[in-house]
Amino acid sequence: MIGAVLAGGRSKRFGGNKLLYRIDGKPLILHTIERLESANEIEEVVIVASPENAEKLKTFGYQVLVDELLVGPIGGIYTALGLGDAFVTAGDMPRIVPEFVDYIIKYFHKSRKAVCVPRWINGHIEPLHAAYSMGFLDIIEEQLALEEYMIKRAIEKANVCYLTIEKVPFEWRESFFNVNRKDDLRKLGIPEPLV
Ligand SMILES: Nc1nc2c(ncn2[C@@H]2O[C@H](COP(=O)(O)OP(=O)(O)OP(=O)(O)O)[C@@H](O)[C@H]2O)c(=O)[nH]1
Ligand SMILES: [Mg+2]
Repeated sequence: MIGAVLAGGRSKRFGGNKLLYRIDGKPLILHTIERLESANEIEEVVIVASPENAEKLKTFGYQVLVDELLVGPIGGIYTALGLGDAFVTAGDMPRIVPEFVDYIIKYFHKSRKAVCVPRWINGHIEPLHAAYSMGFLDIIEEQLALEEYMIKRAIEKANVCYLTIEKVPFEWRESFFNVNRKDDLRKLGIPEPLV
C-alpha cells in the first residue's frame, strides 16, 4: 500500500515550517517518513504538499503530489487517493510504530471497508493514522461540494472499520505523537529552542 504523508499545513502553532525543523540533524518529516516506510505493508511513500512546500520537499527524493485544494487534511487525503488506496499520516509524527501501521493495513484489507481508523473508547478517532480506499473518494467529493471540510464528518458517512486503541499494545500509542508547538520537542528529549 502507498504511505501518504501530509505536508500542506502552515505550522502556525509551531512558527516556521515544522516539517523542515531538524531533530538530531534530520528534518522532522524525514523522521516520519523513515518510520512509515519501515512498515512491511508500505510499498512506497509519497508526500502530499502545498504548492509552496513542494519544491523543497522534492529534494528529499520521494514522489511529491501537490495539493491544490488546501482545505486541510481532507484535501490531502483526496489528493493521495488519486494514486490508489493509501495509509495516511501527518508529516509531524516522528514516533510512528511500524507494527501498528501493518496491523491497521492488514485489518483494512480483511475488512474491505472504505476506511480503517483507530478510535479511543471515548469516541475520538485518529484520522491521520488510518487506511483509506479509493472508494472513499466519492464521499470526500460530496463533502467538498457541501464545503464541509472536517475529515471526521466524512468518515462518519463512510463504511468504516474502527480499531479500538485501548485493545492494542499500549506502546503503540506513541505512534500518534505529533509536533504542534515548539514545546512538544521537549517530549522528544530535545530542549526547546531559546528563540
Ligand atoms: N496536504 C495537506 N496537508 C495539510 C493541510 N493542512 C494540514 N496539513 C498537514 O496535516 C498534518 C496535521 O496538521 P496540523 O498538525 O494542524 O499542522 P499544521 O496545519 O501545519 O499546523 P497549524 O498551522 O499549527 O495547525 C500536518 O502534517 C500538516 O502539514 C492541507 O490543507 N493539505
Ligand atoms: Mg492545522
